Amino acid sequence: MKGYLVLADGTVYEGTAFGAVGEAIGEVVFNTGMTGYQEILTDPSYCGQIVTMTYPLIGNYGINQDDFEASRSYVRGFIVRETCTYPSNWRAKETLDAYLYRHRIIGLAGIDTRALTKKLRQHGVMQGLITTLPGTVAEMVAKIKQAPPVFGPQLVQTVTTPEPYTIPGPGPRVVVMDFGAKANILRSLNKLGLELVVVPAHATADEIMAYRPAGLMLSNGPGDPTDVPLAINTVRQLLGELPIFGICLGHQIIGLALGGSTYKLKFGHRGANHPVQDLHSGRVYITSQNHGFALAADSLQQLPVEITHLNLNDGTVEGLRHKELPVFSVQYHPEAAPGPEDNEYLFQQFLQLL
Ligand SMILES: NC(=O)CC[C@H](N)C(=O)O
Repeated sequence: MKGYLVLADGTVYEGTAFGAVGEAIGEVVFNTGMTGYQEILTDPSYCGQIVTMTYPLIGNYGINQDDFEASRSYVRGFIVRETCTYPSNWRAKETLDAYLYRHRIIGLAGIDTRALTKKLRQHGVMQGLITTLPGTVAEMVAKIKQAPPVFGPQLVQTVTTPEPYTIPGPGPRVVVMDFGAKANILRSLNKLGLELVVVPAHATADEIMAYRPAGLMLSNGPGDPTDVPLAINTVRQLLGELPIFGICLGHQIIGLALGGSTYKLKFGHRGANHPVQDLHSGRVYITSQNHGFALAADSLQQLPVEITHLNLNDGTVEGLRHKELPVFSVQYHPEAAPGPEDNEYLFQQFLQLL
């Protein structure tokens, strides 16, 4: 069956549909990882987005039971150059096609993903409609224009845990504010022996302190960081009360809580090989990334924070540390999944602050 991706500017890409049928609107973004499509599909930070993979063959090792980052996928669509119908891997339980079908996600194969990525790089990310239904281009563009905004507080509300829950461990205890936490953040902390109390994004400072935690972890999550003012306020109240470690959205929230500002990147950083320099040691780390917003370096200048890491591709802020308080954060993903595991030591660093 034919399927189409229509961008807000009227560009049409025709391909072959796989997975589910129907139509969906989202922000079209690209990820440059050569592998890791299962973790990407189940990373809640992609909620509201249509993801295109730049690597030309996707699905070749199927879908297994170990690599999920969440119990479901929140992507609005998945676009590849070629999808593999006969995956080969001893862990594979189903094909990518079967997974997308079960999760009602429309997939498109046969798309010139190179042209699409060049378009998004030149123009910047934009809204798109992925569809297997008939209609004229003008009608589809009108649907994109009339659709409710993709961003907003509803994204974090969709992916956060509805109720607090505990992951046992010998201790100390850490509260994780769940903005759409990837499973591997929880695994990485739990592996160090930490007991985790995972709380919804709307948890208050009093509710968090009532658990008598030794530290606070702020997770990754979808959307624009300025859309979660309550969480920013909660974090502001907890600065100085607890050691805090933030990853991605959590990093942006720490920056905002301290008085900094964020802005939207033209086409984001999504991939598994982004070079980041640790400004203390001068060492360059290869990092896993997935973000469309960033902290503005100049907004941090007058604040009691130090920029600890920079992205070597575009010079954007990749990490910060409070000058007096035990608070630090990174824009990239030390939990990898997918991507290099070279940055796992940051969890150890957090443990030492507790
Ligand atoms: N992975 C994340 O936490 C992403 C943070 C934020 N939603 C962004 O796109 O910048």
